[in-house]
Amino acid sequence: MTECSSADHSGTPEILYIGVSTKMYMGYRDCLDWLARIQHEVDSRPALAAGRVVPFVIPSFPVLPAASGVISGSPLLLGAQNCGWADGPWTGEVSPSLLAELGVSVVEIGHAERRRHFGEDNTMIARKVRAADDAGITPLLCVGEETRNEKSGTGASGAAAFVHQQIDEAVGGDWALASRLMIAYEPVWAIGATEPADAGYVAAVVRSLRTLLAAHSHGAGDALGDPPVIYGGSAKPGLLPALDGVSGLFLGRFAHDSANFGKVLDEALSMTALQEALRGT
Ligand SMILES: O=C(CO)COP(=O)(O)O
Repeated sequence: MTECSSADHSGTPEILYIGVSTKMYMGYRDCLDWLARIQHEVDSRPALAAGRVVPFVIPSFPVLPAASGVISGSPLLLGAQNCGWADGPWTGEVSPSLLAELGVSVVEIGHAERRRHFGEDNTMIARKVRAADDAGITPLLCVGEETRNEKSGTGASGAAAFVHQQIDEAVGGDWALASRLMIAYEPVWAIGATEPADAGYVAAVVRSLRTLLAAHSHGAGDALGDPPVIYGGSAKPGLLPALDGVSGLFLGRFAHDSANFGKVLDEALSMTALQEALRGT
């Protein structure tokens, strides 16, 4: 999933992605009711049809077939929270090919909660990334440093180097594959917190990460686009406009209230409209 260009005069990337994972917070009925409210937020913003702001929802596996029907024909993309890496004798896993059949176009891989509670390591994550890509699904690779160090001098560049290493291992050094990812930068310490990471810090990490990623595209003769990098971790309305150069938000708890999702969509639409006005397009 490649951005058309990294940033322009205003610093806003060409396309902004606004997504939400329900994790395991909602039951089946509750999730479908919530999804109908999210769908309403999307339907009531016809400007989304232009495709400069791309919304996506990631419910639990059992909700996916019904969700696929609910959002059909709308700009809302459907995602899954995890995937296996092969068809066959893998009890309890769900293959990317099955997810693709259900209309899933994005799959989270390597979320901090899966790394921490389910022992997902970089080898497993690399297999999942490859399998999802082979099935035509965009891997939403979740990366982020474990501990809070934004105040130290090397905080942002150190975090970017760590995240770059996570991405390198997830794609096995295949930077063409990396250009087809969406990256969710989620500092582990900011997930489930009361407030997101400091906006200036996030912007600095993403800027530094983009520089590291750009070195690979240049090595390939500029043939590769940079993947979008969105931010997650206690994200809420008011944050995105402060995140210069970041490609969107990955929301959690604060989008359980669908009105907040709508507010963030409005912020993203305003940012892309401002960018167009600045460019005179
Ligand atoms: O992990 C997240 C999104 O995947 C963020 O969750 P919270 O916004 O609830 O911290």
